[in-house]
Amino acid sequence: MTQDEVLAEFRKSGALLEGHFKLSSGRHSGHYLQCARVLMHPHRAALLAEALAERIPGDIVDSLDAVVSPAMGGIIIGHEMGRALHLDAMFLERPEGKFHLRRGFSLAPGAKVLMVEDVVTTGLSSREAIAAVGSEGGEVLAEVALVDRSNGSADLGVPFFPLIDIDFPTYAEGDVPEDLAAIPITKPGSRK
Ligand SMILES: O=P(O)(O)OC[C@H]1O[C@H](OP(=O)(O)OP(=O)(O)O)[C@H](O)[C@@H]1O
Ligand SMILES: O=C(O)c1cc(=O)[nH]c(=O)[nH]1
Ligand SMILES: [Mg+2]
Repeated sequence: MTQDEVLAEFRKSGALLEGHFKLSSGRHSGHYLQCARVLMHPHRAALLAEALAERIPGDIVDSLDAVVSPAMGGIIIGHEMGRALHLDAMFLERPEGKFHLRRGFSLAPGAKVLMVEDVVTTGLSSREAIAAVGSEGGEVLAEVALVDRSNGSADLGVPFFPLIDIDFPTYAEGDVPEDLAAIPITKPGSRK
């Protein structure tokens, strides 16, 4: 899929939101990609995962033992990546604030993992999730995401293969433009 074809899927599904959003990192933005709206169609979720799988170099794919994704946003696309790559898909949760595996999920010592995210903005959540896989005994070989909002600047410490890049500005708390600050704020994600 081309960047335009993927963006068309986001537009068609009403996933490209405008308003005033507080992002997971605490930064503000006038734009939000609500990936859950794109992924609510199982057929579309599967197509996007297949397109993502094609981005991953073959030597990495051949080495993978499992797919892991950070809840909530990563769960559906992670599951579809598991289907596309014929691998088990697990997810990390952070009910107490720190990502870890629950629900009986575990990684064999040294298991080679593909990290799957919906969106990367600052890369903070990805880095936390990658560290959590290390604590669980695995090793992340690479990450994929539907969207890279970092302008290519997020350093995840592993090779990163996003499906599309989108350059929507984000602002630090004290640096929000007046017209954006005037719009009531919402925080769509689940980080506390
Ligand atoms: O690169 P970052 O600056 O960390 O931002 C991206 C993260 O933010 C969102 O998750 P969020 O923490 O909002 O929770 P959610 O997955 O439950 O929606 C998104 O799903 C990524 O995990
Ligand atoms: O940075 C985020 O929290 C974020 C941005 C975005 O566009 N979509 C999303 O789900 N999370
Ligand atoms: Mg998330």
